[in-house]
Amino acid sequence: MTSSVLDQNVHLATVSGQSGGNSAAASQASVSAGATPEQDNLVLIENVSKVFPASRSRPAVTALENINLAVRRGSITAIIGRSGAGKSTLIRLVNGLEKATSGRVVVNGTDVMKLSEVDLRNVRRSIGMIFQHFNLLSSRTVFDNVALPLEIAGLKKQEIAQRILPLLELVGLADKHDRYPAELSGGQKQRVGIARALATQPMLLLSDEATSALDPETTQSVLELLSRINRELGLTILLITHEMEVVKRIADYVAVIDAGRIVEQGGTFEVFSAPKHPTTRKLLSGIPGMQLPGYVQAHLTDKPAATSKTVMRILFAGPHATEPILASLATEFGVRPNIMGGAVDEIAGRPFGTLIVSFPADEQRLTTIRQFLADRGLITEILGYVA
Ligand SMILES: Nc1ncnc2c1ncn2[C@@H]1O[C@H](COP(=O)(O)OP(=O)(O)OP(=O)(O)O)[C@@H](O)[C@H]1O
Repeated sequence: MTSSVLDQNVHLATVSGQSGGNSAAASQASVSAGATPEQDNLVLIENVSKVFPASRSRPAVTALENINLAVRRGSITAIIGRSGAGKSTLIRLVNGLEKATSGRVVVNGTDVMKLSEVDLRNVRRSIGMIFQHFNLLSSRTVFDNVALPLEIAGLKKQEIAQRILPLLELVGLADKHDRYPAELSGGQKQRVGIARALATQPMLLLSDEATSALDPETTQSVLELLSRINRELGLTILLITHEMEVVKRIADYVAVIDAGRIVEQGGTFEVFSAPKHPTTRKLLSGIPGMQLPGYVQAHLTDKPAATSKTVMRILFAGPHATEPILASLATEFGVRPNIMGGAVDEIAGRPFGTLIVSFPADEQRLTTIRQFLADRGLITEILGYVA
């Protein structure tokens, strides 16, 4: 980053409340034609594997296998996966806390695996991190917690104060500067964590389950803050989480990791609106409209019988979300579908709806109907058959 985060923070404070638009779009716009992958992406993980060697008490563990992941500059990118999938190991490779067994981990054009301990420390200083349990020092005030990384970096008292006051303004804690962590709510503690992570003016913010310990309302306000920091400071954020709501609300891109491998990745909207891999589907089963209602599930079969009805999920995305599609099916095909479930939602800021319908149709007719819907930009999926 050429201008300092502090300068940008001051700017942020003055323009507070102004919307900056879609960060992914901004990131795309800033990517020049013909740019190298290193210029486009702040983090590049190429063919990375990580094996924890065997010890006397346990065999070797392959935590990551042939991972390829690019984190676009200015984006919010999320890594999701079940417990033990390898998320923490992956994020620890980025700040050099773990070394890959093979492959390349490039941060801002530098292969961190090739750095000396001293150079690695400098790279780490350019990466902020926030944690699930905040990791604040209980004996230090809010101000002194945020000041800690700057004290370690050897800044003078006055410089530290000049940097921290706008940061506390930014996270909405200026009036709490002399409070101790025990006097703060969970959300306020995480705001201190965010201010501390930003103190060294990082180019990348790593977030390790930062909202997992917070209630939904507080989660929402912390996510809004992260989103604003991303949008208005242009700070790239790489987060790991098991909370799909978090990804849905703020991530531009998502990678799904399962047993040490990335099984699906892409734009959040694309992956969440039409998940392909069984692991992604399972992770997303709590998202409205993704799961079949219990009464449908109980009667669903894989193969059609003579009188059975086809159960189909229709995904409505973007401009097609508001089309009167059921009326079209009736007029075009004489089909009057039963509605068995559905939901309207927003993913990465874009409207998205699902409708589960059933209707009688032979294979040929079904193909025609699906083509009709596909021509209108709708994605269909046959879930099974009911009597
Ligand atoms: N230092 C280590 N030594 C040996 N095995 C390890 C070590 N760290 C992680 N592992 C193993 O690597 C695999 C991936 O662990 P990791 O912590 O990255 O998963 P995770 O997706 O972050 O899980 P969680 O969501 O539960 O934190 C697991 O099988 C874990 O037991």
